[in-house]
Amino acid sequence: MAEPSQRTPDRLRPPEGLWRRRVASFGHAGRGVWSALRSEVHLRFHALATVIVIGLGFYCGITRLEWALVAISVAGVWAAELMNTAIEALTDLASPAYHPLAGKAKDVAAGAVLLAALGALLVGALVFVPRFI
Ligand SMILES: Nc1ncnc2c1ncn2[C@@H]1O[C@H](COP(=O)(O)OP(=O)(O)OP(=O)(O)O)[C@@H](O)[C@H]1O
Repeated sequence: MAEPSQRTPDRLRPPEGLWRRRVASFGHAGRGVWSALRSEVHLRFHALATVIVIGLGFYCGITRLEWALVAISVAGVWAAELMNTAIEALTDLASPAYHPLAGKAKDVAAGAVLLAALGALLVGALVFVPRFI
């Protein structure tokens, strides 16, 4: 039998029933986004950028296809930043001391965020710049 400290806390134990488990999964995911938002300055910057882009979209009256491109780009940046945060946390847990592989994991995760952000910047430029010139 597991030591008390190793047992799953009650609030994390999966509830009975398929639907209850699905709803609980949404709760865990929401808690993850919220906790990352509180700890990561970059994510708060993305939140602000997302609000500005949505406002610009309405202001410029962009088309449905453009909304789809903007939505994919914004979601891509959020997903990459959340994965980066998760990898940073796991890396700090697994290797608090310096290790080249820990550095590589963090650098590669940061690279994913950079690529997603560059893609979003390109989409934003292609969609919005022509409307202002
Ligand atoms: N345990 C480690 N071993 C080796 N290199 C590390 C380690 N921790 C961090 N690094 C190096 O330092 C860089 C910065 O790491 P850090 O944890 O400060 O993330 P960050 O880029 O500041 O991210 P954020 O600002 O989102 O917290 C990493 O990209 C990596 O190159």
